[in-house]
Amino acid sequence: MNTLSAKRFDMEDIFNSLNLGVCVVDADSKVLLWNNWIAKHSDIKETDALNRQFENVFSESVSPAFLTALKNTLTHRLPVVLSTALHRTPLPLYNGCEANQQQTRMYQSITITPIQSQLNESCCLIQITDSSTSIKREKMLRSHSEILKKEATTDSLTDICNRRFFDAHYEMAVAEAKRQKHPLSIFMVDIDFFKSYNDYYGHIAGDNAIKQVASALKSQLSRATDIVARYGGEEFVLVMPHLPQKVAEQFAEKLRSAVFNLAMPHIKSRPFNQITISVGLCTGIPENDDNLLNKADAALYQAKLKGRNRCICLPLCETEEYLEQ
Ligand SMILES: Nc1nc2c(ncn2[C@@H]2O[C@H](COP(=O)(O)OP(=O)(O)OP(=O)(O)O)[C@@H](O)[C@H]2O)c(=O)[nH]1
Repeated sequence: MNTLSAKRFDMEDIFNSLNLGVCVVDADSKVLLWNNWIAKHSDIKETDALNRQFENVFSESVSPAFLTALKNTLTHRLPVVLSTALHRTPLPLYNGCEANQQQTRMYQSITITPIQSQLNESCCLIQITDSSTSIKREKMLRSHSEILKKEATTDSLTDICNRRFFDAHYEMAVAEAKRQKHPLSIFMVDIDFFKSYNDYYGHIAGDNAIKQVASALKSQLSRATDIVARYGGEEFVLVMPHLPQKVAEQFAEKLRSAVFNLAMPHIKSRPFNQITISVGLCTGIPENDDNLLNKADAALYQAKLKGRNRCICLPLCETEEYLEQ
């Protein structure tokens, strides 16, 4: 440092005005320097800290990781930076030590550096900064990004997965089923005569019906690998790996009856006078160019043609003639 400039300032004043904790300990870890910042955040005056062993200054215990780092620096003369991810609050320092403020333990970033005194003693400089704000900001950013991620993959009306999520998930599920040679079942679900429902009951009631159907479908799922997504307006799709064909067919029927059992009036839907769904299912072990989604959609079309409120299953290995029946 330029001596002339240094002489213009009272170094002790600067030391005590720093917005970080500064402490120097000797080779026996006895405190030689203790600035105002640490005094303020530990509520321990300089006079009560000086000449005492660092770990005995505090009424609460100091983290073992800190003490090991200090010992290592004193012994091996190597600087240490304590990881803030692993050691968030090594020292009992608090924000809000002032009267009427609620005390919260401060998140700290700590570096320990070997230094030499003018009397040639081996000492350690401990520097502490308050990382509470950056950790809080990091937590906030993480939770914002989780909210954004959820919003980007969730359908806002029904709170089930959206089309974007389905598209990505479907690709992965098919690739996985091909690789592992296990069956994959795709269920396409469509609410019957929904245009007339909207026309008769109104769009808000229509939205509510879509929500209830989505929730009935979702309530049938129990495995983490199964998903239900809103595919389009009143159309849904379910992706379920590992189901034998018979079980997949029974599950399609379970979906149909779950919605039927809601018993939601729909006087324009004949002959049941209530909301029903049609289900198209395609199941099998996909190979090469097999397109389960197209076949599930073709099965749904057949279910509509055959009178609605029913499930049609097209196994993946069926021939094209079967589709045209
Ligand atoms: N309320 C509401 N209606 C929607 C929404 N998305 C799509 N729809 C309506 O759903 C109806 C779908 O009608 P169609 O595709 O003609 O089919 P449908 O009347 O259900 O007849 P089938 O499928 O053959 O039984 C249309 O009237 C759309 O406006 C939505 O988010 N909310």
